[in-house]
Amino acid sequence: MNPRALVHIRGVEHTRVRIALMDNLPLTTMAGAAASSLEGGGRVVDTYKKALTTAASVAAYAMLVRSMARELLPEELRAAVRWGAAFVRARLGAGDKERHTIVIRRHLDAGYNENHLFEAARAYLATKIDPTAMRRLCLARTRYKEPDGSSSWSTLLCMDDGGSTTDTFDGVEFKWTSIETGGDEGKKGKGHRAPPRETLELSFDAEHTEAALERYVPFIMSTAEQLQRRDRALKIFMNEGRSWHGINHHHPATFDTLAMDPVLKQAVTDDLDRFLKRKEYYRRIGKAWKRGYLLFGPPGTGKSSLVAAMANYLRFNLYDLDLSEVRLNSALQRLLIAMPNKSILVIEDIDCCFDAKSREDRTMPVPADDGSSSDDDVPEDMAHHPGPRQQQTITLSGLLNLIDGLWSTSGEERIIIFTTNYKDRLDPALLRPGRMDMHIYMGHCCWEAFKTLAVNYHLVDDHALFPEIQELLAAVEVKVTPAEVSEMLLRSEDADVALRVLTEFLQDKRSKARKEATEIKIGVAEKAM
Ligand SMILES: Nc1ncnc2c1ncn2[C@@H]1O[C@H](COP(=O)(O)OP(=O)(O)OP(=O)(O)O)[C@@H](O)[C@H]1O
Repeated sequence: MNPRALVHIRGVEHTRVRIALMDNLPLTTMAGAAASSLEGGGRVVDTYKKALTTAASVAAYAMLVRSMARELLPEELRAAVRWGAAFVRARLGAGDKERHTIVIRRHLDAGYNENHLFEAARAYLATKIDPTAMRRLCLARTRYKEPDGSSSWSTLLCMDDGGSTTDTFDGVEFKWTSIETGGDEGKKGKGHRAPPRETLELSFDAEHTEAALERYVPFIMSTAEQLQRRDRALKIFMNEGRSWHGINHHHPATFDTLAMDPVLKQAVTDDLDRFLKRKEYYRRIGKAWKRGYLLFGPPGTGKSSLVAAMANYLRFNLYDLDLSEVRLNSALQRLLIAMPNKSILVIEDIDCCFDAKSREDRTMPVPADDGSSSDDDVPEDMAHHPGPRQQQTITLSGLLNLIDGLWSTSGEERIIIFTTNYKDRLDPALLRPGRMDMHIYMGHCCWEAFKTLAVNYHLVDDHALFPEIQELLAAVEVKVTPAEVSEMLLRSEDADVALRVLTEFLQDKRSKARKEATEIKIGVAEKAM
């Protein structure tokens, strides 16, 4: 066939021509080669045959080895070999990619100013290091400075010079290496040894630079902060004059030990969790990142215990504000400004802070002048006020406005808790929607709350007396606080004895309540006659 004759025929044939031409080409080439040298062509064929034979034998050997391995090697060993091969492939492949490295030095300059990112990275890596997989490790004791100037210590496992570890974040692999350089004699004078320069190197594929800087590094900072909060001793601060004085706070209450309705307990912890996550949300809606809780209920139902449980849960310090100690709005302002982020302001028995008379005009009674204030206390923006007498009052709305106003501009992530035994006595300004975000009723001891206390005090979650106790707690006449139940359970270390004491106490309460009710009925009937 003359190929040229077909080139100009319609589309389909045109395609066929191209295929035909392409098929034709090697044949022509081979034919040409054969014609030019028959001898040379024979050698090519021989080599070709040999190569084919060798390839066939290699393939046969490979299949043989593979089937023998399958028969003889255990699955674990074969998996390890597969993993090793994948690892080598990944390493070889990674070598093709451009890598970037972030160097985090321990000291920012020759003045040995600490680089906080170094400390944060070291604290973070301490949670990632597998001590069983590393031959050499360092143990370090680090001191954290608290916002109030005090310090707390923590012990960390760190990588030694040259040590490395990998961490996967958002599906990206980050490699950390610890490097020490220098530490030469004589740098800081005769006989002194300059400390080595410590650095942590973070390397990753160049394509993940944005993920490293925008997400991974901030994540490390926030995780390190959480770890620091977890390890530090909590404090409770009380106001004295115009400043706060703190002591360690070791209240053992946690949400696990708190006796309250489980649904309500869950709602509170969910609310706290949501609050912590909502930094961006508060910023977007233009509100101060704070949350207010009003705890109310009879004495001994666990309001203070709930405050302590919240502090332990969030790892926030408590600032217990005694309003009777504060003379002026400006002093209150200073106290509020001095509170750091991530802290809880508590004002207990808020109903008592504003007495009956002052509730009418909504002002705090003024304590005797102790000389702790001065004219400096009068803020400039209040200079137009008629006189110092007006200054010397703290109003509830003033307090609330200060909290709202100041906390919008000075700091974030703060909780405010008011407690009261008498919600009905509270100023409506406090109960208005939007003031306190969550109202939590701490009530009398219910069956679920009792079960928590039984586990707390005697590690019992079932007992022969439980059905009777459940029935007694459900009786409308029996109003018992968790504090009373706790006291009964503490009467003996023997669970049987303690539960018997509690049962008798509840029976006694019920009969007294029934007797009182009967007496009232008789009294009413006698009056009616
Ligand atoms: N809900 C509870 N869960 C666990 N323990 C509780 C609870 N309520 C009270 N208790 C026990 O009773 C003690 C007193 O309780 P707490 O001070 O928390 O009550 P309160 O409601 O704050 O009382 P008040 O109104 O008198 O300040 C606590 O130390 C604790 O041992």
